[in-house]
Amino acid sequence: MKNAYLKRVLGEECLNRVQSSRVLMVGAGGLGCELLKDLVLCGYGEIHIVDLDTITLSNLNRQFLFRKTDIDKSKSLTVAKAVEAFNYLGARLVPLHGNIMDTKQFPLEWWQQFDYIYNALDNIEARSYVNSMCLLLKTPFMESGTEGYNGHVSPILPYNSACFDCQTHVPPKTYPVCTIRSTPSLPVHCITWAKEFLFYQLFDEQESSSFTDADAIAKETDNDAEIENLAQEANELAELRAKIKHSDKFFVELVNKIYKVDIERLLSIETLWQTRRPPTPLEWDLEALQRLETAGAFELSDTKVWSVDENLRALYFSSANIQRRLQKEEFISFDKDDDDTMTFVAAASNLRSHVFHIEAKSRFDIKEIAGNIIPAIATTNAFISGFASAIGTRYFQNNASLHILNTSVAPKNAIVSAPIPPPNPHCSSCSARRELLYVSKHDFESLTLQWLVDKLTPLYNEDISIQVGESKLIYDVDFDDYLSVKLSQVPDLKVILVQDDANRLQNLVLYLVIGEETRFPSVDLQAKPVKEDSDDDDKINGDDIELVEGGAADGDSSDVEIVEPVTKKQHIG
Ligand SMILES: Nc1ncnc2c1ncn2[C@@H]1O[C@H](COP(=O)(O)OP(=O)(O)OP(=O)(O)O)[C@@H](O)[C@H]1O
Ligand SMILES: [Zn+2]
Repeated sequence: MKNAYLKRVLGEECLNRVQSSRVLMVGAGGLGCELLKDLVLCGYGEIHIVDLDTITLSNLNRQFLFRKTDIDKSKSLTVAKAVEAFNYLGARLVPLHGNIMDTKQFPLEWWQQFDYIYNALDNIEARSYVNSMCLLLKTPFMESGTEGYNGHVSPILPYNSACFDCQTHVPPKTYPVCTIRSTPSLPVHCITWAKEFLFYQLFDEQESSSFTDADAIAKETDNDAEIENLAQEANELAELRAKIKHSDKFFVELVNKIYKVDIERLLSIETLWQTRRPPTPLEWDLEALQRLETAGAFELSDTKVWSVDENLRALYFSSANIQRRLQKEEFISFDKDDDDTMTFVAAASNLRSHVFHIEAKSRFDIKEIAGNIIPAIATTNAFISGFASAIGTRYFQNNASLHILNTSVAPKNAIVSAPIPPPNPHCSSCSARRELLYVSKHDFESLTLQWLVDKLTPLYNEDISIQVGESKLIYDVDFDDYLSVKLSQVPDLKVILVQDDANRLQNLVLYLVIGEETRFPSVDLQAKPVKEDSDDDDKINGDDIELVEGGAADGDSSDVEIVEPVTKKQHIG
């Protein structure tokens, strides 16, 4: 019997439930490959797999279901095929290539079919989106992630346990604009400049970034000369961008501007250099360019630190490639796995480092910093997906208690488990009331926003505001422009967030479903809890943490360190 062991481990009843379940796995990367293998071997009946990406060479070292011949193929379609080789228990696999946040491809009805959802994602936005759909549909799910040696597994039972948004997410480290644009002192400052300012301004979809934001700059410095200089620098780059497609002088003008003219202008702002070592403009001449042009194709080591000349050559060839590609592509975004964009950023940042007397870095090191990469470790992915599937499958056992788990596979670290924490009363996601709002096709075309406001205001007995999409205000007492607009014409009317101006009652999130008839949900809104000054609700209570197993190599338990629960960072993979 193929499932004899499973039956013994899970019990017959639980196994039956698992076998007749339909689950979703979101993400088929490092964690997803491991997890899908586990889910198939756990006996799940039907597994839907969603991923938006295709396979790259750099995935192959740990995403063991992919082969070299799979490069450029869809991750979800490829994993589904790969696990068929050991799909002894006959799971039905349904791969879907797409962005989980795409409401057209994955509408509400689609989400309703799942008994359980496994996240194997690498970014907060998508995780938070899955969280909000699970809250709406009260679908239990498993949130997990790894970062280097560390990982976490958090089963989430909507409204009964903390949701993904109950904990604050640590945003990625940011640097002051002036440090990046005027006074860098570390390699990471130059890398950030090359990737987030220079590359963005020259090649990406939109020219403006946080590093060109006048308000942000004004908050940081009152040095008028510096403010004016930063504006002039950015304007000149925009001019260069405008002629990029037809200029054969692009490279010369670029290098001359960013490493000479801009630097000379910065030097003229003497106050900047009273306590700092001033930069030295890059001296290079046309002969150097001719040398570059005749040099032809060349190989540069990924792990060796390039000389100034090598950096110039790398910048020359990568920018020429990007210029060529821009004849066909409208814009190019930075991608650490796109050789042209990675080489451009590596060379541009190293040349800036040279000008500011900062240590240069290898392309390999720059890739790690620019891609916000903490090297992914296959063993951690295997550990975490094993725990995620084992703990997630316990959900199908009656009365199974669920634990969150934080672990590290590094020597002398421990696996720490704790009961799932309760919802954070101040969490804006799970403290909100979520409801479906059914509107008939006819009403959608004929009713106006006024109708919705009239329906919603009595629920609060207060002035309300209504937002849609990513915090786009469509109504409040001082903004009634859309009131007479038909619902079908209000932009982004899909997920509707309602709040009272007095902030007394819980927020209401309405998911609009266009159907046969109009049905307004009956809602009784609760008061918002009063926020206390010292708020520890979003921390896991240390008393609850139970040491499950020590990882000390020498067996001496006094050497075991308890690992702090991993805080969620932007790029937990
Ligand atoms: N919104 C989304 N919809 C569907 N899939 C997503 C979404 N966001 C991320 N993913 C997928 O989640 C997976 C996360 O896997 P992983 O952390 O291993 O990332 P990766 O891109 O494969 O590797 P790396 O970032 O290290 O190169 C990726 O395959 C990615 O395409
Ligand atoms: Zn929450």
